[in-house]
Formats: sequence, structure tokens, C-alpha cells
Amino acid sequence: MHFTFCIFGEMLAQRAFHHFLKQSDMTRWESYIVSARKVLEGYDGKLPLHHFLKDFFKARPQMGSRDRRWITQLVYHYFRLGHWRKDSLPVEERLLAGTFLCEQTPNEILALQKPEWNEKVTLPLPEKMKLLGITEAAIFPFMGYLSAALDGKAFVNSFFSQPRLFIRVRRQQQTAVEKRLQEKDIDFETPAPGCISLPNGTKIETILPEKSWYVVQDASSQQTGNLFQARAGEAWWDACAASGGKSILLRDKCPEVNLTVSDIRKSILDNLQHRFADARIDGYKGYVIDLSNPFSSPDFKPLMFDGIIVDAPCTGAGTWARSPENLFYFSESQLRRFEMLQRNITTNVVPYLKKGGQLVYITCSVFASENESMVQWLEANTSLRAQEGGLIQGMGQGADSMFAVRFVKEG
Ligand SMILES: C[S@@+](CC[C@H](N)C(=O)[O-])C[C@H]1O[C@@H](n2cnc3c(N)ncnc32)[C@H](O)[C@@H]1O
Repeated sequence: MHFTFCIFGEMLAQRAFHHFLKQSDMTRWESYIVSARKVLEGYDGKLPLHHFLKDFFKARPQMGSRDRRWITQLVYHYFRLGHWRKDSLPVEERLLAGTFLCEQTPNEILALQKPEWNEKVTLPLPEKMKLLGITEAAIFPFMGYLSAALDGKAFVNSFFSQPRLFIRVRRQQQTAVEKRLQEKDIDFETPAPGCISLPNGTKIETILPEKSWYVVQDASSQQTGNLFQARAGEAWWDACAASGGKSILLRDKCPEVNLTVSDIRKSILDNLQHRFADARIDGYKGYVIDLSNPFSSPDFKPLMFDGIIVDAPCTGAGTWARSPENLFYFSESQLRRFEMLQRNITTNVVPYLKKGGQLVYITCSVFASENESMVQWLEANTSLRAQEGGLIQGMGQGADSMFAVRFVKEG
């Protein structure tokens, strides 16, 4: 009798415990969805999403790292669906559809909210899209604007996973860097000499404390450096330098190049100065210049350059797998705006290029108007003649896609 009571009591206790567990799980997952919704209600696409999320979590210190991770994932999943039923699908439904497409392993959130999807979460992406009735064209209704060489389907499919982290190893430290990565059991690949591909989210700054050994730079961005044909003693100008990624690459390829950098705001050049200090790059000149209009300044020297890099402001479409919020907020009107800016910036630097000098035009876009059509326009309207280069498709190796062409100024 006593035995039966014990068993029965234990069964009741167990049932109560499981009920409690289920309740608390429900609450936790539901609260993640509520928090993701709160992020989406406050976000308007103006700030990079990762900055907005940083501030959101800063204001909510009670959230642990697991909470932050899941809420972040959910919000990113939401944006990865791009323009598919953008204005008609309830937020919760979109969060779950995004989770189904982006996750590859069964997870608690789908188990609780959409168990029938959770069972199929391991299916390949095209099958999952078919199941939900989603097409590539619905996610990205701008296929007609893409560079002809781009594999549009692969491009859209790439939105559903976060690209990898790439570093470029500097100062002959390849062996030392690889040794550190092995010691920390990091699963890395070396797709090209000096280029290391790491799982996204790798805290590389804690693994490699010596900052001058490497720069974080996407594999496709590293590849643009193949077009910098600089020789010792030449004067080169990185006209849209930002934090100096291309300038560091140029100096690493040709340390004796005489370097000038410019960008539109002083704060950007301040940032570049810090990055150059970390990379031990010195002996350069920096100017704040708005290149959207013709400019002249008595201080700007040297007046003529052997090489100019125009890493132009652009839609950034080749990087949208990293920042899918930009895919979500993209509209065709941006194309015309960037096209005009790119034309103006490039034509305004050409007078500073020596005859026979080279100009490397770069974008991280995959739209023809910013890329191939821009090359045609520049050839028709300036003395620049395209020599080599084109689209760099990074999707196959979990990298960004870019476009880079080397021109020579006709003599
Ligand atoms: C694609 S980013 C350059 C990235 C950089 N070269 C690198 O490798 O890290 C484009 C840069 O162009 C600058 N820019 C935008 N409008 C400009 C203008 N009117 N004149 C000069 N620079 C401009 C932006 O501030 C931005 O830093």
C-alpha cells in the first residue's frame, strides 16, 4: 500500500515537474518572440542592426547571453526573408518561418510553436522554401538588376546563413597564427595564401592578441588587392578610405608606396588613424574631402597620382548575408542615387591621375548599374580604359561578393 502510494506520489510529482518545465519553457520562448518583436518595432533600418541590438541589450542587463543570442538570431531570421510577404505576414509567423529556413537542427522554439516544421528542419533549403511556398523572386524581387555574371539563385540562398569570418595574415605570421588557432581547437581553412576562413562569431581578438599580425578582411575584399599594381616610390590615393582596409592591403603588397587617404568625414579618418596604428602603418597623408563635387585645395599634395583606389559608397548588396536588414529596407530608388554618387566621385578624381596611371574601381555590390554599367559609362565619359577585373562571387566560400576593375588613364 505504502509502496503504491510512493509510486503514485512520485508519478504525480514527476508530472507536476514536467508540467512546470513545459510552462517555464513556453514562457521563455514566448518571451524571446516578444523581445524580438520589440526590437523590430523600434528598428527603422537607419543604424546597422548590430549597433541597435547592442543598445537594446545594454538597456536590459537582466538578459543573459543565451537570451541575447536567441533574440538576435530571431531578428536576423526575420530580415533574411527579405521582401517575402513583407507587409502582410504577422511578425510571429515571419519569425518562425525565418527560423525554419535558417536553422538546420531541431530546436525548442519550433518544437513548441511549429512541431510539424521542426521535424523537417534538416531538409535542404530549397525543399524548405518549397514547403512554405517561398520563391527566390519573392525574397529578392530585383533579379533583373543584378550583374549578368551573378548566379542569382545562389545569391538569394546565401541570405539564409551568416557568412564566415575571414582574416588576412600579415608580417609573415602565417605559421604563428595557424599554431594559435590549432591550440585553441578552432576549425579553420586557408582558401588562399594569407587568407584564413573561420567560423562566424570566432572571437579572433582574444585568440590573436598581437593586432599587427592580421586584419579582419573578407576573402573577396582581399582578392581586390590582386589589381593593385603598385611599384616602390609611386604615389597612390585611397579616395574613399573608410577605416583603411584597402590602404593596409596596398601597403602590405608594396610597403614603399607613397600613400594618401581621404574620406568625407573627419571622424572616419580618426578611426582610420587607430586602425593604422594597430597595423603599424605610418608615413601617410590624410584629407577630409567630399568627392561628390569637383574640389581643389592648395594643401592637397601630391597633385598627381600613379594610382587611385575608388572603393565607392554603394548599396552593399554583396554583403547582405551579413546585414540582411539592408536587403529588407532596399528599394530601387537607391540604385539611381548610388549610380550618380559613384559617377561623380570617380570623375572628380580622374584629373588627379597621371596619364598612364591606374584607377581601381571597387564596390561590394552585385547590381549591374553600380558595376558593369558603371565601367561602360566611365569608358564613354572619361579617359579611363578598363584593363582587367570584374565580379568576385564569394557565396561559394561563405564570403561577400564584390566587383573590382582596374582602369588605365589613356595617354
Ligand atoms: C565602401 S566604403 C570604403 C571602404 C574602405 N575602402 C575599406 O576598405 O575599408 C566607402 C566610403 O566612401 C565614403 N564616402 C561616401 N561619400 C563620399 C563622398 N562624397 N566623398 C568621399 N568619400 C565618400 C564613405 O564615408 C565610406 O567610408
